[in-house]
Amino acid sequence: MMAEGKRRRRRLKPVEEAIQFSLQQKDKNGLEGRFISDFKGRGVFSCTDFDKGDFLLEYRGDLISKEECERRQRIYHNALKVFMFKFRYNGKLLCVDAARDDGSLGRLVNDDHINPNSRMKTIRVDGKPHLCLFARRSICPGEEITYDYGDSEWPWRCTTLSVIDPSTLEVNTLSQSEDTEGEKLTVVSDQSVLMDSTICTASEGQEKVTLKKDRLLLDDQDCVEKMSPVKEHVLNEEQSFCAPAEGVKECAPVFGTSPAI
Ligand SMILES: C[S@@+](CC[C@H](N)C(=O)[O-])C[C@H]1O[C@@H](n2cnc3c(N)ncnc32)[C@H](O)[C@@H]1O
Repeated sequence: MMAEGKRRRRRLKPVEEAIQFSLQQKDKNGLEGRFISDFKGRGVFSCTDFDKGDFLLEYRGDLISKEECERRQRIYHNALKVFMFKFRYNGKLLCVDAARDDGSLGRLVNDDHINPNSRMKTIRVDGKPHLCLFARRSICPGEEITYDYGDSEWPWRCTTLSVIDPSTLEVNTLSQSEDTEGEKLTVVSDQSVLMDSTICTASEGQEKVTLKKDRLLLDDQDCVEKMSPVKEHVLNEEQSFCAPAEGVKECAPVFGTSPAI
């Protein structure tokens, strides 16, 4: 008779779990979508503890070619275009179109380029790439799940650093870690109210953030190598709108158009 211990189910590795959920087209328990504000829309929050490296969610949608992506972009309203996640895979530009609200959570995860708690990576399932989020660090219940959408002048980033509408103060702190929150609030409370996203001047704060981000990316590289045993990562070569640094084996959206926010 098989020993009791041997019968216990082995805990899946994060990548194995990602593959399983991708095949089942299901979201994992322990995460929920919530409305945050009119400005930020909805977001995804943790209702449990996650460890660094854990699989969190798949960014589910239609996997389409560059050509099909361009065709859809021509007919989509701007509000839908923000759900088109373009990425490089094996030298090809592909897109996961999550414009259709299928109730999945991956499409609701918001951006945080300063202290994101997850990162997007591609895993290959049945020969096809799937975009999956993995925890960059441990995550506590109540934390918003975020990842870095990549380098770009996203309007909300300007808002965080130099363009402040007092009503967004609460919003802007939602995706920031405790250690940076105080600093940000001090910076923003001194700013005048400007909601033109094109006014995004380099401030002292922004320089600091850039340096910090570079360090994070280096850290990421080490970490990605360690926790990614499979060889199916993407290298985002395209930097058209939003892509991570070259060589980092993670995946950020290349949202082709300025998001309609
Ligand atoms: C892929 S959707 C994420 C889900 C979205 N919040 C929603 O409710 O549908 C991307 C859009 O979310 C919003 N968004 C993402 N990150 C944000 C942030 N840090 N601050 C404000 N808005 C954000 C922007 O409107 C962006 O175009």
